[in-house]
Amino acid sequence: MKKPIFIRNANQIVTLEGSSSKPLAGKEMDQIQILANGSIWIEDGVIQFVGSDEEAAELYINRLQEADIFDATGKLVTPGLVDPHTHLVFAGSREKEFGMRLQGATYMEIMNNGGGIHATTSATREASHQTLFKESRKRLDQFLLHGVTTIEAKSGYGLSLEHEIKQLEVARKLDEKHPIDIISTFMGAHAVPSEYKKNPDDFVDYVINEMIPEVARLKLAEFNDVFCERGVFTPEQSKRILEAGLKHGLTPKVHADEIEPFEGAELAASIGAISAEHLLKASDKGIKALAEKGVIAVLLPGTAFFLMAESANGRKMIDAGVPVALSTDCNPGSSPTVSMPLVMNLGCLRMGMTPAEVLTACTINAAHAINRANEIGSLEKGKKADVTIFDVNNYMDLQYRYGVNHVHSVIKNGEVVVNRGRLVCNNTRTRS
Ligand SMILES: N=CN[C@@H](CCC(=O)O)C(=O)O
Ligand SMILES: [Zn+2]
Repeated sequence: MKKPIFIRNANQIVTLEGSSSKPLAGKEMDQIQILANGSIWIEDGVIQFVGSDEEAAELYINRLQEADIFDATGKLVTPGLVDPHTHLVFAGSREKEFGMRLQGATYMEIMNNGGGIHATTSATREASHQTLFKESRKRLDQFLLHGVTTIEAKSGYGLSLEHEIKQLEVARKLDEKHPIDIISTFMGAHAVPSEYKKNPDDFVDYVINEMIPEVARLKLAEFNDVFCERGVFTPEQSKRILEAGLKHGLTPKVHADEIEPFEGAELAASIGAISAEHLLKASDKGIKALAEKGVIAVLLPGTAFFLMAESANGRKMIDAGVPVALSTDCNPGSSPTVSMPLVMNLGCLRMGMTPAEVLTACTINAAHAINRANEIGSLEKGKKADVTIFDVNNYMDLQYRYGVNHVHSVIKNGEVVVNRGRLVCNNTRTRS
């Protein structure tokens, strides 16, 4: 039995309560509930109470001795952060390409010349399960230190059945061994591998007829994502792949309108995707379609920053009624970061979002984007005890002191896994 944890007297608790059934959209994203001098009682991995410290002390008066008491005076408490778009499992790194981009080469030029996703695919194909596990586990530890308690992880650096399965199996093993929960997305349609360069439609058929059925049979993923972009997969090819996934129970997601407007948002809306991701170049028509269908826009301001591109217009999307979530897009090419706090800062500074909107986007809306809002993303009775404690006074301060990791502690599933900025997972499984 885990000891109860009693978080006491936080200066602010941002609860995000009451939004588990539907993502927050429009003005709702800015209207976050804030509890002053609040406390949380956690037991059996679950939140039992969120409210005033006086009420908590009265309610649990006979049990204070048995609890681990956490004094959160002067601190900010939020739901554990949720990152709904990562490419966690990969081998190698691409800092040389970073240097090339600094000299003026573009992301797509590098990819079309055999680098980019292709370079990471070669490295990932060559890597063993063990190497991929170890390299990805390091990143997971860093995510945890930045306050993240659940992430989505996409495959897409295997691009053959064997290697896509290898990536997804590694993600599954990491989910079992590491405190962070991992929700898997199949992304066999991340790029057309070089062996299919001359016949991309044959690769689409291979994804549809061989990869999707097998990934679904092995229950290795819940979602199916496609890089719908000029020079990668057309909207028609993307639609076929997403429809095939739906037949096998995989919920669609779309990498949409990242480099050029390509009707990716429109496709996401028409196919009933849970989310459209990137959207730097989404058209007004596409944004309207997302709002009408309630498709979540997963925006990645770290990617725009790192690619030296203009960010997606988060402000415009929220004003149009689109539910917005934020994510790192952690990957070796366009966003090698694990920092949701930095992504939040960029959401404010580069996408015109308010500090309250970015908190909504990194918690409950992010949980909706991976179909987990019934169990995580807000602090309320009955939800999983995933909590992040920041060493700042209030939620505005968190965005104001930008570029710094203010995470003090993290509680995952009712256990302290980060304390005073250090990993304290009591299993050695998270250490390399
Ligand atoms: N844009 C496509 N996929 C990834 C990047 C993958 C890579 O460059 O390795 C993204 O979401 O940014
Ligand atoms: Zn991505």
